[in-house]
Amino acid sequence: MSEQFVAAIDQGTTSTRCMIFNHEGRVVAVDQKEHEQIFPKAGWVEHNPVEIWENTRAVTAGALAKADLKAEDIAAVGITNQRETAMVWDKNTGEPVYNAIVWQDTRTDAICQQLGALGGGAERYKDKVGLPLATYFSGPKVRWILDNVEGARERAEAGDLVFGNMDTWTVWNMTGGPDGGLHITEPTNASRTLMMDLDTLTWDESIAKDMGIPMSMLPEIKSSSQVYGEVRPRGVLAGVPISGILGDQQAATFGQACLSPGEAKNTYGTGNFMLLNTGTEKVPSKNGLLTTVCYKIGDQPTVYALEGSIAVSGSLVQWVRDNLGLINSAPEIEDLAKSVEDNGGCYFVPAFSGLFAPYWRSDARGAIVGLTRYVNKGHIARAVLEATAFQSKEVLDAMNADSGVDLTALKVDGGMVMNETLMQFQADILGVPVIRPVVAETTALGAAYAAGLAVGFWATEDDIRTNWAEDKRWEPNMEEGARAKAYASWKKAVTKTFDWVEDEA
Ligand SMILES: Nc1ncnc2c1ncn2[C@@H]1O[C@H](COP(=O)(O)OP(=O)(O)O)[C@@H](O)[C@H]1O
Ligand SMILES: O=P(O)(O)OC[C@H](O)CO
Repeated sequence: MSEQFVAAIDQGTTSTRCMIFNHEGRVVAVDQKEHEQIFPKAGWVEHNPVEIWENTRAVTAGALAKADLKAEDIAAVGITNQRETAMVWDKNTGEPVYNAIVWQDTRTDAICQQLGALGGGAERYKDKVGLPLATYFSGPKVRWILDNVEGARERAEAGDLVFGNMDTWTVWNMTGGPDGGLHITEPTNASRTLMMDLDTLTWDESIAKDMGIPMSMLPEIKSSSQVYGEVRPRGVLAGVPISGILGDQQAATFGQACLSPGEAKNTYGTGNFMLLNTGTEKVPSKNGLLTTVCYKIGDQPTVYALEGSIAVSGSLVQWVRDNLGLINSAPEIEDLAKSVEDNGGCYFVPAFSGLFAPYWRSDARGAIVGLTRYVNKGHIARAVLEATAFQSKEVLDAMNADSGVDLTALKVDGGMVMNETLMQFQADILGVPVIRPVVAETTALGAAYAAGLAVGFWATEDDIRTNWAEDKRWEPNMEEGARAKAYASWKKAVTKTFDWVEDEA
């Protein structure tokens, strides 16, 4: 039999990719397409799900063509996706009733306040679901659609409308859409809705009722790695088993081989997401982190994680490019930052969607502080990169406090880790080495591993450990005094962003 490969579809915030991997976990081909970011109002962010599905088909065909492979050469396909982004569609026609509401969107602030006011405030569901009540998560977004799209609630109650995150939408379409498409998800995605019980991995009916979401809308929760079904006969990967689904940050954790308790990774993309594998133990957070599912492989015990989610990191670089025009492409920020010695006293807190971990402040908005006539665009560029590193330091400190794990090194991945200036500053400010693996596309790789394990393409998780290899390491090189001073200034800058929004409605 000729050599076999595994495909992964990575439906991300800014683009959709298909990647094909060989047995060593190396990339054989990739195809990628960006989709439109829709900003109808301040604080609102939407995607067109039909555009995303068209892109998914196009990049899957593109990657196959680039690798010169056919569906028969693909042993399995895995899906990974931007999490929390929520959509509702008609199961009879496949038509979305509204655009997908993206994880960064803050329009549900009033809904979150109202739910919290029923008792418990932001902690209302935390014991059961591991999350604070915040605009980030899917449940309130679905509620918003049912409350605001004419006729949606009636159609939902009649059983015609269904909910899904982008994993569910992708699999439903890949398996036939209105023609018998599977309406499924798995625990890493479901654990971001505010509606899944973390112990039982089932929907909590009382929370769904609180949110006003009919149970009939919710997808069936499977495991993260099992054969769910096959790609429909008309599909690009016709007949290929779909056998892995993981939210993108959990997929990156899996792809980074953080498979034992105490291992962590930080992904630098649109936002930043640090996950610490806590094993089969569910660690509650007292320091602003999320307790979430790391992965559930077949019928093996559930593995949990502590997560620090940062809403804005790479997207700040895009904002500097698109809204300020200081650079023409994201990588150019590095040369601009290197044109100066330091930040010149300037700090940039990108609270564009409020602040996520560890603050969870929806009333915060972005601020650049410490400005003097001395500050130039180089200092701003440096402050932009430093913002990502400082936010990651806050999350790592919270993780140490919650878990007692003192990380001796941090594995990193994502689009921003090509920026050496940022990586060096990250090591400096954390005081521990930062390590980038050979395959930095860990998100797609993690989904491929989940899919490949289910069909026996990879035998055990040890294959994943064996395939992981270090590419580059940055050692800390900053005096403790300088580190403490810079971090204290950052913390002070953060306080300047609080209490800005008084009424989002
Ligand atoms: N060299 C660079 N320096 C700083 N930021 C970068 C660099 N290259 C890419 N980025 C940022 O990284 C992000 C893209 O990373 P990626 O992992 O593809 O994101 P996502 O999966 O969230 O869509 C963009 O927000 C971009 O601004
Ligand atoms: O698509 P990414 O890589 O920006 O990741 C988005 C996260 O899943 C949001 O929680």
